[in-house]
Amino acid sequence: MARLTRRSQPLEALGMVGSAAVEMRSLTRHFGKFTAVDDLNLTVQTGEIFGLLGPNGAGKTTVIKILTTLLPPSSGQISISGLNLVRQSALVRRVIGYVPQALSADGSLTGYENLLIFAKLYDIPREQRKHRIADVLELMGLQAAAHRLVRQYSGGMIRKLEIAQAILHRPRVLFLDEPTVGLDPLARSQVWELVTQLQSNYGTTVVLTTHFLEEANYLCDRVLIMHQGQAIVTGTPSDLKASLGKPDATLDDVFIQYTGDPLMSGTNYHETSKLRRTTQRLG
Ligand SMILES: Nc1ncnc2c1ncn2[C@@H]1O[C@H](COP(=O)(O)OP(=O)(O)OP(=O)(O)O)[C@@H](O)[C@H]1O
Repeated sequence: MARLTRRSQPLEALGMVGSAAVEMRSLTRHFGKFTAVDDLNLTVQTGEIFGLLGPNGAGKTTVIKILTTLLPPSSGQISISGLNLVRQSALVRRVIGYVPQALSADGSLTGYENLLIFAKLYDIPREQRKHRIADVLELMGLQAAAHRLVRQYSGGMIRKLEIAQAILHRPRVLFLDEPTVGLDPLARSQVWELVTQLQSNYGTTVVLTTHFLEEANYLCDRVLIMHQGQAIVTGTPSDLKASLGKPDATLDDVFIQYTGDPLMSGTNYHETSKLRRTTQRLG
């Protein structure tokens, strides 16, 4: 009888049915003496769109890098879809998708060629590749541009291609790091629409980082407000606003109330140049 190897195990067999998409207990990450993430506790339920909200430097990217197995935690217990992040990292990588802030598509290749590389990386069987690629191209509305070089794409098209790459293997949990930084308002709302579709049509859990209040408000079922590496408060955007007890409260008011700072303060030289680089890259 053929032995079922980890590789050949169907995706549905991985993890535990009914477990939370993300479970973290006392997650801490130090860089030398500096604590970037400090004793974070969080549960993201399956099917949620969950936002890590905070200013630059709050620790959001560090959390995402840990959850996507790119950076080891200093301490804490974390599971993704019931899989232990540290002990079962190879399996975790099979059930997640990740769109980083940095460019993950090759401009010198066509959209189709980029997707083919990801299909091979994800071990999608050869006979299924064409069909899977056609599916994600259609979902992202990129069919007509599939055979054009990515360097000719607009910023919004590149971001859609990057999301297409990240969902090719039908991940259960999709991590998006600042998905709309550098995009114009039209491209931004298209990305929001796609993320909502992934949730409603495929039940995908989405964990995203953002420092745009409008994005958190529009997209997220729940948010965690982070400040200086710490979890400040978790809730639905409307509950958090209602908790202030004043009509017309905004998420910015919530942020000020809980942290003492406005969300958009603290933009320094490093952050400004990073934002400009992203904007330039995405056209
Ligand atoms: N490899 C590293 N070495 C040292 N310090 C780091 C490293 N990575 C991140 N940090 C620091 O940890 C803190 C949190 O950074 P992180 O990138 O997680 O913040 P963020 O909330 O995602 O902000 P941004 O949107 O700018 O990425 C920052 O002060 C950052 O300088």
